Amino acid sequence: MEGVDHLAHERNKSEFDVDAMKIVWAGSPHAFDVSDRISKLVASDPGFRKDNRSTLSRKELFKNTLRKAAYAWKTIVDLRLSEEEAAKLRFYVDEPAFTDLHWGMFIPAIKGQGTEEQQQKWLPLAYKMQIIGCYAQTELGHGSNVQGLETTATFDSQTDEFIIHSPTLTSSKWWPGGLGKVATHAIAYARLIVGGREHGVHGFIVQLRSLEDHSPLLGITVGDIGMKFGNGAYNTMDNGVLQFDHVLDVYSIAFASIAVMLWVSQVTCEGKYKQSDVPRQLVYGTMVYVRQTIVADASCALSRAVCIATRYSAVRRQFGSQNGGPETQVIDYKTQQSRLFPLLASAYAFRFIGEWLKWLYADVTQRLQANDFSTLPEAHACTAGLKSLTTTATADGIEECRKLCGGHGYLCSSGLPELFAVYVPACTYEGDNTVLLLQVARFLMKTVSQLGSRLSSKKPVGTIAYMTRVEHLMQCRCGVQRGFAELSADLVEAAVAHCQLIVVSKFIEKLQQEIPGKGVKQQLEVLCNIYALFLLHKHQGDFLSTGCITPKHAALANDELRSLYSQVRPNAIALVDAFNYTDHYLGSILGCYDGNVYPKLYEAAWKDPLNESVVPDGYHLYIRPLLKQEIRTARL
Ligand SMILES: CC/C=C\C/C=C\C/C=C\C/C=C\C/C=C\C/C=C\CC/C=C/C(=O)SCCNC(=O)CCNC(=O)[C@H](O)C(C)(C)COP(=O)(O)OP(=O)(O)OC[C@H]1O[C@@H](n2cnc3c(N)ncnc32)[C@H](O)[C@@H]1OP(=O)(O)O
Ligand SMILES: Cc1cc2nc3c(=O)[nH]c(=O)nc-3n(C[C@H](O)[C@H](O)[C@H](O)COP(=O)(O)OP(=O)(O)OC[C@H]3O[C@@H](n4cnc5c(N)ncnc54)[C@H](O)[C@@H]3O)c2cc1C
Repeated sequence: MEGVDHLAHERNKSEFDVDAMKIVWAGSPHAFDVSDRISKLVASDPGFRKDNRSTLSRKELFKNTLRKAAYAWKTIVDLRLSEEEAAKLRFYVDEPAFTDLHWGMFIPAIKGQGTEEQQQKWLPLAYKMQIIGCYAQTELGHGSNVQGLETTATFDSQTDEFIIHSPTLTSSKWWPGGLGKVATHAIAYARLIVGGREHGVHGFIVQLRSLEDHSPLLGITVGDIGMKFGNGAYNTMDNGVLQFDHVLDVYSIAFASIAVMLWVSQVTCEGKYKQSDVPRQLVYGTMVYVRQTIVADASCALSRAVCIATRYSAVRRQFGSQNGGPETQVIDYKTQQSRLFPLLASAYAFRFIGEWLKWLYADVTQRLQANDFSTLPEAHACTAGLKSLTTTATADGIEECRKLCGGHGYLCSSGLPELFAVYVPACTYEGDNTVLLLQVARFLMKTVSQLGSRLSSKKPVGTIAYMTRVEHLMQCRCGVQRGFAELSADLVEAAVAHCQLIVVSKFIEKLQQEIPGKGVKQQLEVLCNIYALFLLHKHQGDFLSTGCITPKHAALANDELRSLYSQVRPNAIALVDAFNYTDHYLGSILGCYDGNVYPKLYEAAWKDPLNESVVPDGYHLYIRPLLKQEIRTARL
C-alpha cells in the first residue's frame, strides 16, 4: 500500500544514529544540507523527469537532454544558486550531458593551465555559458598515447597566427564529450610547431562554431560519432568527431598566449617558443584533476547500486517458509551477504579515499604554485591508480548488484542496467585503467627501494600485511632480470596491491578521527574490517606467499568475515539510508525507500509503449498469417 514503509522493521533494527552517518557520508553538516536541499529540489520538479529515457529515440533523447540542461541553467540563474549548489544540481539531474565536460574539464583546464590573461578572457564567458567548451584531446588513432597525437598547431610568424590542422584521418579528434553538436569552443591538444621546430603536445583554445547561428566555422568539420553502449545511458551525450582544415586560430600574436593554453610555455611576440622550467607533464594537469573527481564519483555510483540491491534484498523473500510462515529474506542468506556487504564496505571506503585524494590534489596544486614539484610523481601515481582501482571495482560492483536482484535487476525500471551502461566507460575515459596502472607500476619500480622504510614506520597492524604484500610482489618482480614490458602484467598486480593498501590505510586513518553519533564509528570499523578482510581473503595467495599470514590466519580471517557480516546485517538498510538518495535520483523501483516493490513493478509494466494496445502492432501483417497457415503444415 502507498504510504506504508515496508522496510520499517529493518530500519527499527539499526544500532546507530543514521542522521549522524548522513553527515559523515556527505562530509560535513553544510555539505549534507546542500545535498539534501538540492536533491529534493530536483526530485520535486517535473522538468527533471527521467523515467521515460529508455523509450526515446536517440534524437528525442538528445533534444530532451538539451532541454534539461537549459532548464537546469535557468533554475541555477533564477534561484541564484552558488557554484557548489549548481554542481550538486547537475549531479542530481543525473544525465550525462555536454555540461559535464564544460564544467568538468573545459573550465578546470583554463583555471589549471591558463595564464592570468587567458583566465581573464575565457573564464567570465565560460561561467556565464556564453561559450560552451569541450576537451578535445583524444583522436581516432590515439587516446592513451598522448605523445602520439597528430593534430598540428603551426605558428605563422608572417601573420602572427596559429594554424591548427588535422594532417591525417587518424588525427581527427574523436570521442570528446559535447563536441558533436553543442560545443562552440574546444581546448584542442596539438603538436606545437614554431619556426619549423616541434615542441610537443600543447592545449589550444579554438572556436568551433559561430556564436550567431552555431554553424561550424571555416575549416571545421564536426559531428557526432554515433550510438554508444546501451539504450539511453551515455547516448544523451554528443561525443564528437572534429577535423581541422588549416584553421586559423584567429588570435593575433598579441593574443598568441591566449591560444597556447599553458602557463608552462609561451610563444613570444617575436614568435619564439619559451618553455618554462617546469615538468612538461603539467600539460596533463586537467586529467589529474578529473581522475580525482572520478574517484569521488565511483563512491556515488557504487553506493547507488548497493542501495538498490540492499533494499531489494531485504524485500525479496525466496524459499525457507516454515509451517506456512513467510519465506526467508534473501538478505539473510550468507551467500547474498558475502556478495553484497563487501560492496557496501567498498562504497564507504571509496568515499573516504575520495576525500583524501581531494586533499592530496589541493596540496599538490598549492605546491605547484610555489614551484614545488616534489609531490607531483606521487600525486600522479595516486590519482591514476585510485581512478583505475575504484572504477574497475565500481563497474564490477554495479553488475554484481544487478545479479543480486535476480531477474528484476535486468528490468530498466530497476535502474541498474542504465547505471551500468552510463558508468562503465569510467574504466576507459580519463585514462584506460591498465595504462594507468602501468604508470603506478613505473612509479613503484622507481621507489621500490623506499618501500622497506615504510615497514619500519609506526603503522597500524592492519596495514603491515598489506605493505608486506606490495613489497613482496615488487621484489618478486624486480628481483628477476627481465624488462618492464616482459613483467608488466605482474607489475600491474603489484600496482593494484599498492592502491588497495592506500585505500585500507586511509580508511583506518579516517577511524582515528573524531566521528560523532551513537554507534557511527563502530559501524565504520565493521565496514573497514570487512573491506580489509574481504581483500585479504580474495588475494590470500599473495598474503600467504609473503609469509606474514599463515593458512590458519587466513581461515580465521574468513571466520571473522562471516561474523562481521552478521554484525552488519541488522544495520544494512540504515547504512544505505545514510546515502540519503531520493527515489528520483535512484531511479529504481527495486530500491524505492518504502520497499513497496511489487505493486510498483506491476504498474510500471503497463506504462510500456508496447502495452498501448492489447493486440500488438504487426499482428495482422505477420502473426495472423503465421497462425492461419494451411492445417497440413501445422501437423509437421
Ligand atoms: C547514471 C549516471 C548518470 C550520469 C553521470 C554523469 C556523468 C558520468 C559519470 C561520472 C562523471 C565523472 C566526473 C565528472 C566530470 C567529467 C568526467 C566525465 C566524463 C569524462 C570525459 C572523459 C575525458 C577524457 O577521457 S580526456 C582524455 C583522457 N586521456 C588520457 O587519460 C590519456 C592517458 N594517457 C596519459 O595520461 C599519458 O599518455 C601517459 C600514459 C601518462 C604517458 O604519458 P607520457 O608518454 O607523456 O609519459 P611517460 O609515460 O613517458 O612518463 C614520463 C614521465 O612523466 C610522468 N607523468 C606522466 N603523466 C603524468 C601526469 N599526469 N602528472 C605528472 N607526471 C606524469 C611519468 O610518471 C614519468 O615520470 P618519470 O620519467 O619520472 O618516470
Ligand atoms: C564515454 C567516453 C567519453 C570520452 N570523453 C572524452 C573527452 O571528453 N575528451 C577526450 O579527449 N577523450 C575522451 N574519451 C577518450 C578516452 O580518453 C580514451 O578512449 C581513453 O583514454 C583510452 O584511450 P584509447 O581509446 O586510445 O585506448 P587504447 O590505448 O587504444 O586501449 C586499447 C587497449 O590497449 C591497451 N594498451 C594501450 N596502451 C598500452 C600499453 N602501453 N601497454 C599495455 N596495454 C596498452 C589498453 O589497456 C586497452 O586494453 C572518452 C572515451 C569514452 C569511452
